[in-house]
Amino acid sequence: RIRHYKWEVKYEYKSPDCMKKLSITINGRSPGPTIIAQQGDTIIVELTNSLGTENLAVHWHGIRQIGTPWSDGTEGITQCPILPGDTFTYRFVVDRPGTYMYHAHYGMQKLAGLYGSIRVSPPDGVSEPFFYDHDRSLILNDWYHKSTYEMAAGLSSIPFVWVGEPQSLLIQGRGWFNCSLLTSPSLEPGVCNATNPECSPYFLTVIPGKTYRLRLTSITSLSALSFQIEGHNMTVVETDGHYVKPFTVKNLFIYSGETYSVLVKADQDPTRNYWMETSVVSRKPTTPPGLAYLNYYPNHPHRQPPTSPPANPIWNDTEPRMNQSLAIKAREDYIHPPPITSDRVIVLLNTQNRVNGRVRWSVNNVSLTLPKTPYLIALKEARGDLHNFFDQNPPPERYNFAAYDIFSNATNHNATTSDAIYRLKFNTTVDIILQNANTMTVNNSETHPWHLHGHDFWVLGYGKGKFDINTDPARYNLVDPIMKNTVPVHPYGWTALRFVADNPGTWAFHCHIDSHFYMGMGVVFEEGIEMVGKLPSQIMGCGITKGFRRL
Ligand SMILES: O=C1O[C@H]([C@@H](O)CO)C(O)=C1O
Repeated sequence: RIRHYKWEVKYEYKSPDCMKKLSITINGRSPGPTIIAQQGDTIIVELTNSLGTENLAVHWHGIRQIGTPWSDGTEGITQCPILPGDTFTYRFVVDRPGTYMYHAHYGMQKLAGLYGSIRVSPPDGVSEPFFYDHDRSLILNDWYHKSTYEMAAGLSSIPFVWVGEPQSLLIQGRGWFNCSLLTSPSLEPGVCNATNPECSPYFLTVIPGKTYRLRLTSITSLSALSFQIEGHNMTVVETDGHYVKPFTVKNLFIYSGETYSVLVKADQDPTRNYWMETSVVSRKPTTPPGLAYLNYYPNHPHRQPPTSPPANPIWNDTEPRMNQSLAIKAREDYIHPPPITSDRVIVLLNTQNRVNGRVRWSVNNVSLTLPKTPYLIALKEARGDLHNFFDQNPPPERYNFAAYDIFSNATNHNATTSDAIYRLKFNTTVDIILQNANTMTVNNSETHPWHLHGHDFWVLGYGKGKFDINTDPARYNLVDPIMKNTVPVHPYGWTALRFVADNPGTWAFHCHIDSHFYMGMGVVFEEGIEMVGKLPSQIMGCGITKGFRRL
């Protein structure tokens, strides 16, 4: 089946947390429409850029784009940006059931509100391995009052201006900012209006006794989150399109770019409503928790629960977060065993550095910049010397690993920027070890959710401290590892992944925190470029392909 959408993307004033802000909407909405499809369907999105003066690209996060690498929507990697006034058609197949998302992938645009859910059901006659009565999607997000431009400009300024913590957390596009905190007399009246219906709490109505599949997606720009529903347990059954060996939690930790399906039974006192709550973990929060109502039918959906919102996990306690990561395994009967050995091991040391006076994030001491001509186009279309398009020296497979002290603040001031990429031999098995370290601040290491485009990977293991290449691989889970597309790297810890380079194209692999990717925290892989079909001319128009699009 073909599912055809026509979306117009533009700026509009919205008040998702009671504070009026220019937001990016799709057909007037943020979050945008949910794509509901069935395995094997073709999705066609005709996307018109009505932003006026701003470029655009949209990524379909978790969809592998097999055979359609040009529809991945990563500006600078798989396409030129969509210019204001232009219409770009994304066309791809959703080839697996599960919970996915879409969001802008141009500069730091995602944090202005261009995001939404994708929900893919199994083919007719195939059932999910768990039971539920109703299926609902909930997107968790953090929200800033500053503009994307102000934030991006600060990050690339000398002196550096950090984006800071978000002003509020949104549940399905709604949050609540305390307007009385605004003291500026210059604000026009009504800019912050606590009674605006746009920021009345989101409610999810449930029928007593029924079981709900909640598809939780985090699309935050910065925050790692905990999510809970007062008085209710949640059984985790799916993540990033893969069935999980069920386990039950009170709080679910969820990182930007991840999705989880949890089963929740409406089995509590039905005469009242309950809090749904999300809070910041991993960074010292100044952002109040985001709140919504679990509304037991037939109570009034706006009736506030009679209790106070429940307490949240302690923000800097990494132990329960590491334990949740370790608990996620593939469900019996749905295990895809990984290859037992790999052909190549790339150890990626993540550090914060200063490069030419600017604060950057580096991977093996190299901070990613994107070329003028997107890699996919350069590799397919460049006649002559590729050196003219991007750095041909391969980025390092390891950086000073034996000697590097991950616990002391980063002193490697000789970091560089580069647009070089890792070229992978087609169909080989690649291991990636993501190693976290101290930032440039003493006694500080952050959580980084890393997202791989074009593939799912097996999560082989997590560890604390420095990865030991002699002993840690022996502890890898090769029996029932989960497959995912986004995975956290915990503070001062490491995460080991394995994937098969079997999808011809060029694929980003990066920290899903907007400002960190903007500051260079990512790498790019290429495999099987010679097998990529003829590129659609609509992805062109920049770099060497200036003017191509009109031909
Ligand atoms: O990239 C970052 O910069 C700041 C801080 O390290 C320097 O101000 C921060 O918290 C980040 O995550």
